[in-house]
Amino acid sequence: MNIEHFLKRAPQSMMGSGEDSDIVMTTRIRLARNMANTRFPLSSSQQEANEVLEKLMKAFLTPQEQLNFSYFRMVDLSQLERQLLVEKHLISPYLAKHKEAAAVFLSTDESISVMVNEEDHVRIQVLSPGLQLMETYERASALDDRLGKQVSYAYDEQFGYLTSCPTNVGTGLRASIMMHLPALTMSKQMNVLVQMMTRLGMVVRGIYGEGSENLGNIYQISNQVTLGKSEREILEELQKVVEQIIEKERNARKKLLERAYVTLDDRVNRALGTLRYARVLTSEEAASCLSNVRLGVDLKMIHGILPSSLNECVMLIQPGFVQQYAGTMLDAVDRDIYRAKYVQEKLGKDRLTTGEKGEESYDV
Ligand SMILES: Nc1ncnc2c1ncn2[C@@H]1O[C@H](COP(=O)(O)OP(=O)(O)OP(=O)(O)O)[C@@H](O)[C@H]1O
Repeated sequence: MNIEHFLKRAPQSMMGSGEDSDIVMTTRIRLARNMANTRFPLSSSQQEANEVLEKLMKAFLTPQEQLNFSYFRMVDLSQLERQLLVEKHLISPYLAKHKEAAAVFLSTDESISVMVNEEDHVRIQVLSPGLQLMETYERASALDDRLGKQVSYAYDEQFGYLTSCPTNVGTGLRASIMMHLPALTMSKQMNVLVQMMTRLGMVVRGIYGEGSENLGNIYQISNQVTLGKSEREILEELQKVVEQIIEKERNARKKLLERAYVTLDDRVNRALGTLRYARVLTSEEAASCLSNVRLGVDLKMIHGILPSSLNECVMLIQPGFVQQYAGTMLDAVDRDIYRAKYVQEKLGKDRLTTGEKGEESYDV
């Protein structure tokens, strides 16, 4: 597959599925691995990094894997192409910036990315829609086993897998759930929740991972601890925590409906009006309005918009996608203008309806 295949649409994993898909957007499993007897990327020379890449290509591009995976070196991609891959969550912002000998293997269905020479030599990532921790881990683990038969990993009997950052040593596993938590945010419960998560050994990050901001009330909850616990324990603990957060978000939504209906309705409809009629939209404003409209859809205050279209828009409002839509590189002001046009087109502004007697949902 050429790179265009991976750049044209939002990934399936963002389309939501399963019973809690109004709150849980995606599951991500990431395994960090390094080659034995080789300096790790943060301290390796250019030549060493190239050797790692060559070894992995040999190991990875077996006739069997070649059928399912495409391979791209960062250095061969334009800045916009790399940015689009980040916006689709197919590579990390870190990989996109570290071009030399950095590469990615992408499965045709976009659910698996194997990043090479990121912070570690190998980072296996599997994405699934909704809350599917165990299933997603099993897919990542199966690929890890296949790769582990071809290359020798840096592994210590006492510590487990060795990684660049001590926080990943042991299992090398980060399991992460992307969640939409508008009611907890509106009712100012997020700070307490983040503190609670930290005490439980979890991390709360923004939509684009480490160092990114909370955009559109979307948060990623993941495990902090990778050492001294089995993979199963890590996944079970995260599952429990996520189930509790789902319950808290549902309670907060219920309270907003019961105690602040008019304020909520006002917020939802203002957001809808902005998405419909604004001529200029920053990514922050677009994300915030999409979040409010999504809440309105989930609480059946607005009809006629598919949640999957809103999920798709969360990605399409990003600078890379807006420029791809415009067909040219744009400055910040023009991006805001094209973003407003793009969102209106995507959501089919003339067919949006509000109120209890809404129309059937349609696919935009
Ligand atoms: N549940 C998720 N769904 C979709 N994408 C995700 C999810 N969790 C993380 N990502 C994406 O993965 C990328 C890396 O995120 P993050 O920095 O949190 O992860 P990491 O690989 O565990 O990094 P590190 O170990 O360096 O902290 C980001 O682009 C982020 O958006």
